[in-house]
Amino acid sequence: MTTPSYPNAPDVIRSAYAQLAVTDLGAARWFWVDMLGFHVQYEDAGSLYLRGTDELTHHSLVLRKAVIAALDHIAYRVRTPEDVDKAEKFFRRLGRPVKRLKKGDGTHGVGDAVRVIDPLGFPVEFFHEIDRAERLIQRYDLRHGAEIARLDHFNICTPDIPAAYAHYKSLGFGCSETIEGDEHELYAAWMYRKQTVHDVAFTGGAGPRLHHLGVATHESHQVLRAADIFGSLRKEHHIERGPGRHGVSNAFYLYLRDPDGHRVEIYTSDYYTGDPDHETYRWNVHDDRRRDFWGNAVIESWYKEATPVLDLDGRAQPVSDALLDESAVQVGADGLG
Ligand SMILES: O=S(=O)(O)c1ccc(O)c(O)c1
Ligand SMILES: [Ca+2]
Ligand SMILES: [Fe+2]
Repeated sequence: MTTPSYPNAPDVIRSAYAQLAVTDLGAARWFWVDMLGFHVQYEDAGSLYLRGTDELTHHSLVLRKAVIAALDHIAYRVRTPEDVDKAEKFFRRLGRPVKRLKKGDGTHGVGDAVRVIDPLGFPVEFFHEIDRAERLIQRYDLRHGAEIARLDHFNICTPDIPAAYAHYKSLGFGCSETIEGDEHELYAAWMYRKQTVHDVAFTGGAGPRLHHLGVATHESHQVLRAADIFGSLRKEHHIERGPGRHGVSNAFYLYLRDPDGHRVEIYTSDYYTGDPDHETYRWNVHDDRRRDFWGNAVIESWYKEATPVLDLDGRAQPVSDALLDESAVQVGADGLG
């Protein structure tokens, strides 16, 4: 193991789970379990704990019944229990709000953890200990709906992309791809710890808000089948953007909105980024293949709508407007601005 270039940063392994507040748990169960194919690992009166077919830890998505739809927190798994301590020190040193949660105080199935409001205003948890779950990888009999395999990434709306890039760089994240202006002003970035295109990506916009959760399937036919099933059930209004092929990441994608408007991307077939000298691939904001490789338009709602985030006391956080607005950049296919 090479010596980490960010010695004070916790050793983040991957984007691990998100906790969403939803207003109707039954409707959310229909969307995330029946339609997307998540498995219910645990449920209680007010919450559902879900995981994809490939996932061996307790959950990658928690849905909590609440009065308003919001993001409770995103969570990264760190390599050792000591990295939870390092995360606490890292954010205390930044003067950020920090809450230490002993096993049993926080999310069911998760052990000792620390929750912070990061410099971008997001509620973020760092944990190591999480309960194991039964291996479902070859339980083809239990696969259903879009057959989601695993959580792949978080996409966050934030007004200052360079600040977001700097923060995640200081946490030891690599940068796989960017969208830049003619003077290299940064419009968007994709950053990773696991050896794929991203664990987190930044969409320029009023923030802090959650733009979407990216969940992975193994095959593009599962992405297409999901779109067909929504169509068959006359639930096509849940389809927001796609199916299509991304320029950035090269993934095949479909964006959906859940009953509360939370955005989820079904995503498959990006690429390996694990070599130490992996280079960032840079797109120009005027290249209308960047977001859809076939040049199909990015609709307005995709740029403008996102989920509010809560603070550590469960209050919705105020947002500030974007410094750069990609949707205002007149690009042929988008036809926006
Ligand atoms: O639309 S983009 O090609 O920029 C894109 C690439 C990867 C993603 O996960 C995403 O949400 C969006
Ligand atoms: Ca639609
Ligand atoms: Fe995404």
